Amino acid sequence: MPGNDVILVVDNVHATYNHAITALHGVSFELRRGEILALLGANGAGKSTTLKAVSNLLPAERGQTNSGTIRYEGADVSRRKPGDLVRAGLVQVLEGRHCFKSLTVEENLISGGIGRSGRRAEINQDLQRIYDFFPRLAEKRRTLSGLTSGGEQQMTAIGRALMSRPCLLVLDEPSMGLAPLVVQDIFLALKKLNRETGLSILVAEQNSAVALKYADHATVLENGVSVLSGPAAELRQREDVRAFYLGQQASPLLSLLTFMPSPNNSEGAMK
Ligand SMILES: Nc1ncnc2c1ncn2[C@@H]1O[C@H](COP(=O)(O)OP(=O)(O)OP(=O)(O)O)[C@@H](O)[C@H]1O
Repeated sequence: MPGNDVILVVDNVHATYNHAITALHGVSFELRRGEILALLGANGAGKSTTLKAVSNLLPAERGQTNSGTIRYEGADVSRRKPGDLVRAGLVQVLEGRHCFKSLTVEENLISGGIGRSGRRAEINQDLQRIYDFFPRLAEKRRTLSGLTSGGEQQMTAIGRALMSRPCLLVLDEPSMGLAPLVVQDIFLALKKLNRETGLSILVAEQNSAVALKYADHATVLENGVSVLSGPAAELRQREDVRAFYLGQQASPLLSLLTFMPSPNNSEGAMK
């Protein structure tokens, strides 16, 4: 049995859609409390499916976990409704930065706190905390979300999730379609949140360079199977990871260029 320091256990999970399409066939990893774990892999590797299984959202997409177990705080997630998991502190930001475009940034944030009980003073306190982590949202608090940038919408989606006061924040591809500097801002804020509040974070990313820079541990998925897990710092150094997931050949010359900034990508290393 994993100890109390493990908040999430994913053990040999197999999943299908429509009882026909196999999306996962053997995904395992553990997330320790207070850590950031990055789930890496190419398009279609099974990252989103894994995250949806964690939040028990697969049935909503005619999907299902066929075998294996996922335990959040020791409890089997398949026995709990997604809303109950949110109330228990497991909150997911789905891919695609979903915001209510016709509401202001602040109204979007407040909507994230609706499910929980809380007095106005508490809500204001939580809003202030979110503005401290994402100062750009404070500047745009009265702007309609539909008129804010992609990065600000992603920050709003994360901020709205934070209004539920999560213990485990699950993020699906927060970097998608955003400029490298904005991606940096978002990951820096996530790291700060993690360090200062102890929030555990599970983040699926195709942008392996950024994810490995900020995560404590990482798991690599290939065709629905977890093929590699370890400390992010160690994975960053592995030639095979550098070659296949950081977009570099395993040549000594290119290895030297790993984290040098380039004009198109402030990380230097492309995904
Ligand atoms: N709603 C769905 N119905 C049927 N098949 C699906 C559905 N969602 C995903 N799949 C399939 O499951 C497999 C895993 O997809 P998934 O979206 O989990 O991968 P991913 O690693 O998140 O990729 P991406 O980065 O492109 O989102 C793929 O073969 C995909 O086509």
